[in-house]
Amino acid sequence: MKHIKWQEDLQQLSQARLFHNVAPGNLKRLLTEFRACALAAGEVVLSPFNRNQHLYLLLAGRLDVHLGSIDNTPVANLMPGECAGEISFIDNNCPSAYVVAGEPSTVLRLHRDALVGLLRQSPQMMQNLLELLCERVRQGNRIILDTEQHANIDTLTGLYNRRWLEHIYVRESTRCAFNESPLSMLMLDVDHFKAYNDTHGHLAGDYALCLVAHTLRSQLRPKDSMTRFGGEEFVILLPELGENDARPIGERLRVSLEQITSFYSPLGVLPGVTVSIGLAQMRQRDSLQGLIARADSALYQAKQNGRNRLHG
Ligand SMILES: Nc1nc2c(ncn2[C@@H]2O[C@H](COP(=O)(O)OP(=O)(O)OP(=O)(O)O)[C@@H](O)[C@H]2O)c(=O)[nH]1
Repeated sequence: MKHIKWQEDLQQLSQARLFHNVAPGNLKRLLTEFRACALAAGEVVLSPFNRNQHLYLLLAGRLDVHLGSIDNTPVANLMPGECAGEISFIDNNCPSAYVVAGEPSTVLRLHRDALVGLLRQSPQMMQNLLELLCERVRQGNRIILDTEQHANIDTLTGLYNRRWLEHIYVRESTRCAFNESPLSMLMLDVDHFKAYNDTHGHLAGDYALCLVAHTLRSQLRPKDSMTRFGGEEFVILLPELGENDARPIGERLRVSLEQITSFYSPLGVLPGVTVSIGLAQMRQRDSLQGLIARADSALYQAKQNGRNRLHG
């Protein structure tokens, strides 16, 4: 972070939330405590591992907020006029998130030593700061709710769910298209599962679904994505494999379940299950829906042909 010379623009600054309704004369005085700094793209401004002493007001560029790890998708992007670091600036603690310059940026930075004096000078700025803090608390609560309600994991099997499939498909299909490599999809459905539930009970059905999930997942490569698509349906994405290479893999998965004629569960020994599989390869600019529709019709054909088989 480099200190730079900066030409004050009171008009622009009065638009920032922190300075809303602060009288121009007062604002000019307050600004003497701020230092302008330039940030390079990717520069870490705040990290949970470093105690923060500053409040940052973004003048130009973009700051990205990451939770947990810098590699996670940002949960928020801060734009000019917005602040960062206000919570840790006030409680003199470590920030709870990473804040990273998403592009070359300019910030105004205020050291916490100046805080008490400044707040005494401008109760309006204190009120603005409190409002910013309230907004951050509400944002945090929304993120918690969002995470709980839309988690990407299926609680029964521990596999990713359909929501994740939508996310991962964008990434994998783009990557494969860019590298001019194929991508295949297997859609699996447990055979006669209604009868299995009716005969052995719904809980037994749940254990059978877990058996399918764990048996198949353990045979896949890390880059393959297996998701629980719906009740007794699963979708597997096989990046970098065309139909001809994906077919023996699907067949191997099918046989591995066929060979488990019974398994241990907390309910005692239960019979195994078989699956029917539909196979489809991504076409140019295939949407997820398009690819699913073709894998689904191949699955329908596998069912028509007698179940416990692969079609496509
Ligand atoms: N135990 C259990 N059963 C589920 C779950 N989700 C869906 N099911 C059941 O899966 C069954 C699916 O039945 P159907 O769609 O008729 O299909 P099927 O009996 O497998 O017949 P085919 O697919 O044609 O072989 C329904 O009875 C659902 O209640 C679940 O999470 N746990």
